[in-house]
Amino acid sequence: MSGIELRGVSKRFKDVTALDNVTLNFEENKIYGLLGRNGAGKSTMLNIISNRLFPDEGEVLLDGQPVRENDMAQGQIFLISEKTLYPEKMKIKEAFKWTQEFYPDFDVEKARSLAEEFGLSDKKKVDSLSTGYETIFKVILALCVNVPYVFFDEPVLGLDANHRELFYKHLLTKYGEDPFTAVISTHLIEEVSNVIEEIVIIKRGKIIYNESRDELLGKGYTVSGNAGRVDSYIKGRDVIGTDSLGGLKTAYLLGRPDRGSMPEGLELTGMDLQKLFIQLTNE
Ligand SMILES: Nc1ncnc2c1ncn2[C@@H]1O[C@H](COP(=O)(O)OP(=O)(O)OP(=O)(O)O)[C@@H](O)[C@H]1O
Repeated sequence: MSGIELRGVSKRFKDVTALDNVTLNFEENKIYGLLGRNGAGKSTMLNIISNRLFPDEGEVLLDGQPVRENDMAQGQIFLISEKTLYPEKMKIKEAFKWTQEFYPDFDVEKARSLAEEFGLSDKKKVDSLSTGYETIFKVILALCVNVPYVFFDEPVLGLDANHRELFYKHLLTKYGEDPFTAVISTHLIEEVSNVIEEIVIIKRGKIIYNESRDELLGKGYTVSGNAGRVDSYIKGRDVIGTDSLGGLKTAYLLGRPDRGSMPEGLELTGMDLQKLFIQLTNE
């Protein structure tokens, strides 16, 4: 199978099962959202794919070859994560050149130009950066590394709204020019909703959904209007939540809307990804 494939991957930390027999394929040239609540197992998965952790069971393959201790495969994969792996006193501009040593297709020119656009001085030392600028530094690396599989673990951590927009814009531009596989693990679900095509939801170490955004969004819907009419429509249906304001009510439902029995005057809309995610991952 082409792409990155996890086969029966499990990882335990003492009494915590961080990943529980995960089988999953990240296909070529797609943008994935990897979504899960705190502690669901996202970082563990990304660290296993990028050889920073080894699974207790199962394996990860790239185009059918195991990635474990496989430098060729690891050269095709880049992970941005919380840990900065650069020598502490290294300046940003040196770090760009250093990255090129390990990833020959790393675009130093583009990295410099992005640094300028994000307002990151390349004379600064890597260990002197604020939380937001440390993220910006890592995001720039990921946008310039030019490998087929880039994993973004919390790519917008600490970024202000302007910088987040700038990141999404550059990600989509790069993807449009030269497609690659991007896997974005984030808690800012509504923000990435328009960026991602495929969604993987992980809950307590297990994959509970793995489908296109549109398929997933098709699982829920919203009905709003006069409270009494909404109440009569939702009776007996799979209601996951309601909001009320004066005489108006909005109900969030799972399943397919039954247009035939929809009372006059009610408005039917899709459910946003965040509302759906909250419901699908509630305990
Ligand atoms: N080195 C470790 N030692 C012990 N337990 C760990 C270790 N790394 C992860 N865990 C545990 O494994 C589980 C999964 O953690 P992981 O960091 O993969 O979750 P996550 O989905 O990335 O969470 P978050 O969104 O909070 O970053 C958690 O219960 C966590 O406490």
